[in-house]
Amino acid sequence: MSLLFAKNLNVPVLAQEIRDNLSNFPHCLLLTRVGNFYESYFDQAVEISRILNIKLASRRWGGGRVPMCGFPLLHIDKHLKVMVQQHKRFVAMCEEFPKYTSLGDREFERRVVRVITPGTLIDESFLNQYENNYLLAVSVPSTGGDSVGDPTLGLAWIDVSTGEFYSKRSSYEDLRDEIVRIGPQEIVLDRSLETRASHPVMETVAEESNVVSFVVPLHSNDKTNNSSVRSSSSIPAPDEAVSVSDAHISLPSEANVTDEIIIAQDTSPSSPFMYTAEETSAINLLTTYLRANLLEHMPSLSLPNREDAGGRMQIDSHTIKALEIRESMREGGVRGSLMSSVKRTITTSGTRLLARWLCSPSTSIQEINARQSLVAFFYSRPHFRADLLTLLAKAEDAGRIVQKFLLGKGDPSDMLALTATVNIWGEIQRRVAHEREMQSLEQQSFDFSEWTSLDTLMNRMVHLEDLAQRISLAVENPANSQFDDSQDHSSEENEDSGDGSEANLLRAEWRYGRTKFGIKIKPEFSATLLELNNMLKDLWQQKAKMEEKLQLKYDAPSLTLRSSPGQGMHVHLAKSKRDQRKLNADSDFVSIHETGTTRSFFFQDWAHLGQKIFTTSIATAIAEKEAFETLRQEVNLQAPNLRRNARVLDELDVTLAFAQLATDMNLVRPSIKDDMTYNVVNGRHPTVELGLLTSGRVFTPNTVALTPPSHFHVITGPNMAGKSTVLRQTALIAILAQSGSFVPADAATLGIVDKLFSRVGAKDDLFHDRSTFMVEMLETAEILRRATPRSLVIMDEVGRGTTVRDGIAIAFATIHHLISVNRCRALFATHFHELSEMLGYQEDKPFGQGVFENAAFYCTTLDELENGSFSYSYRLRPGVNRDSHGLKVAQLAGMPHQAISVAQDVLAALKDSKAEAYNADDLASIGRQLSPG
Ligand SMILES: Nc1ncnc2c1ncn2[C@@H]1O[C@H](COP(=O)(O)OP(=O)(O)OP(=O)(O)O)[C@@H](O)[C@H]1O
Repeated sequence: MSLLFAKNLNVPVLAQEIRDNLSNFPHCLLLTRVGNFYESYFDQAVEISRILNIKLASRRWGGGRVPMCGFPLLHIDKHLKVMVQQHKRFVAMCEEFPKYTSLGDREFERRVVRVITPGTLIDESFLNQYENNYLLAVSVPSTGGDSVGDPTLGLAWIDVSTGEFYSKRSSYEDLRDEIVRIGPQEIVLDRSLETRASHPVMETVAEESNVVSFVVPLHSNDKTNNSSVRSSSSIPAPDEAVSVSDAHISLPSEANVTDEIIIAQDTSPSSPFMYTAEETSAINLLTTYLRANLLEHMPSLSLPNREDAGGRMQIDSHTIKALEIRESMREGGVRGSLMSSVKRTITTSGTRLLARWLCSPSTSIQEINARQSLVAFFYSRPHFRADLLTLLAKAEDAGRIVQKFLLGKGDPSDMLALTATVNIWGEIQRRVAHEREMQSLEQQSFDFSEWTSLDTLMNRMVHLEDLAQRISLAVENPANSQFDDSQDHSSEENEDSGDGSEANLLRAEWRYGRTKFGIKIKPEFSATLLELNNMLKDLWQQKAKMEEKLQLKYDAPSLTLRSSPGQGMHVHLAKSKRDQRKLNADSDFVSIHETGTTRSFFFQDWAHLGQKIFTTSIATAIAEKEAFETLRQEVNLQAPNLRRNARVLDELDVTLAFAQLATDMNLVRPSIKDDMTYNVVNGRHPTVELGLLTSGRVFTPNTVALTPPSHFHVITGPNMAGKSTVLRQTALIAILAQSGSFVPADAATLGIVDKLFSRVGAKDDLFHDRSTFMVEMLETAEILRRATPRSLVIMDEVGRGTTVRDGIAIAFATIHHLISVNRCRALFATHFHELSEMLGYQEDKPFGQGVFENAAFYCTTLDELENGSFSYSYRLRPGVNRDSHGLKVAQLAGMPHQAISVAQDVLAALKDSKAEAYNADDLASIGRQLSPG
């Protein structure tokens, strides 16, 4: 029975199934598999055809016509990308499964096997392998009613495609920063928040994420309405209550819990007893949501790694965006970001780790030093580095492959890729051991301490060669052996015979993997497989002999033994006189089919033998599939160790990349201190420097020493003269240093920065009803509330968005607060040179006075040449520059000459009348003088 035929027979059933699924998954677009197509019906067909730009058709059902659309299976990823990633829609995938009635008829059972949401992507081809795809759950302590209560929150986030799973305790105050740092594709909240739009978590989440889902956690007693909601729609919640410990989470091995090494720590060791109640409920929310969506693809999860709140530099949400750490603000993509300038990693997972380190640098001196030592170690060994990079380039994304297996996915090619990767890990370990041995032989005074960081890193690796060997002994690699499928040829015909038995479908599925990837399980893998393969070989030999014997006996060289869907096992020969003569006369051959040139006969002996070949082939295919499942289980059992090694290799990749970066960009190793120093000699902005290089220009380095007594710098100077650049580079250097990288400078000594804040380049946020000035003030307020003496703050032109008078007042108050209350290291760039007087600056005394004695004054300048042209020096010098030269920038920007000339007249008149004091009469007089006509 063909699939199409079966479908037509079941029209009412299919329609009912679709209706049921639409009502069970009302928040989803439903795709129903029908044969080789995914189809959509009823009103959703109209929507889907519009979103995907595919043809809208209709079909007759139940006496009327219903809209429908569909596309071939092959196009599923392309269309999912549009629906899930572009349109942020959820897609319920309803697959069909054959089942057999007692009468042997094949029917289809259809069920939704997974709901695909932006945060629960598994192995879709459109996933960006270089970035994590996180789903974040935020749990709020239950207070009952509308009160907000305890500000402690729990966070749990997972990348389902890689299995990277974290948790941490947080607070309302830090939530926005956490969301921006983690960058989730989707956020899950407790259902009880859905109607509390003014709850601080709801407000923050609504601003930072456009996909928010609500779920009833499994431990909740409230199961009166067991639906979870995305925006205004809902998904079914499982009806059993489970706690974290039984929500498909497997405990890590003993080694996993205790054997973390300092360089590895972007998380702290986890054990089930270390999670706070808030984290536990976030984990519960997350797993509930995953189960409701991954359904049949729900993997076993390891316990999340706990992020240590104290061990990471907190970078506030504006700063991650404004400093363009992950993506550039102008272009939106990676281009022009810090990430794009410093990325030298060569593996996808290494690149993901680099992004995590840059967005959450360490505050542990020990950890930073360990990373830097490794960078220094590789920096001074370019050949060794090159060898390791060559090996690393061959490794696959093992974490992702392991996760695929845990999700019940993955094919033999993944198995081979994993094996190859494990072998490469072994090669890397051997290469490291070799280098160590060579150096100890070469140098009499071999310095073991130089090797400490690398030894520590490599010692974290688990030996998995046995697993690799087992897989390579089991799975035949097409690269090593020519896969000979020729003997299977006629059984392939059998497969096409339309026999819809489960075994045959299974075999077809397995054959698909084999032919697609040219891979099969070696017979030696198990006694059963060996026996079946030998049987098959013997049967094929019997067939060849039978064919040869018949050809000779009937003097019929064209005679072949075949099978086909229409004729079953048959003898096939050409209609030539010679070939037909003897055989026609033999009653053992019953003619069953004839064309102009050929004839087919039924022949009992071949029917028997052919049937045996057929059933043995199927048994072999089933055994191969079982063998593959056994291997998959073995891989799954080793998942924690595989992940552990993959993580070590990621760290190796990032540190090798930092060493390469240090070479490429001429970086130096910063010295890290446990104090409030910030002393960077001739620092550079890595991204601006790179941008200038492409146009053949040279970056002017600047020294910033935010060291007592002057930990607060006021920077003035003309427009476009490099004030913002020096501010940003100051922050970026701290980020790079605490990530473990060397920094763009001649020398650097840095005291650990606990929190990094910026107020630079604000835009308005009209969507949230905030003007540019309001955004500026919100950001400023947050800094003043949160900066500690160990923080680093950069502020650019605070107060510019309002009147000069109010602006100066706000700018002064901000400085006052930063110096007297926050007492943090800060750079404050401004065009309000009046502030310098207010802070007590005098030409001969470059520091402030009184409470402002920690303030120092620096400026950038503009050199005017005799021919009327000018150039920026970009070099910071002590002092205050009172001239913004704004008109020059206006001129450069192409402002009409006439307008420039009016502006010049205004400036001249202001100077003459000393109207800077804003005498209304003087200003009115200037306006009259310059009025048109
Ligand atoms: N140190 C430097 N060396 C070379 N070029 C630089 C340097 N600093 C900045 N520039 C160049 O000058 C441009 C403007 O710099 P920046 O935005 O830092 O100026 P600004 O003083 O903050 O200007 P404004 O006051 O108008 O905001 C940069 O985009 C870069 O091309």
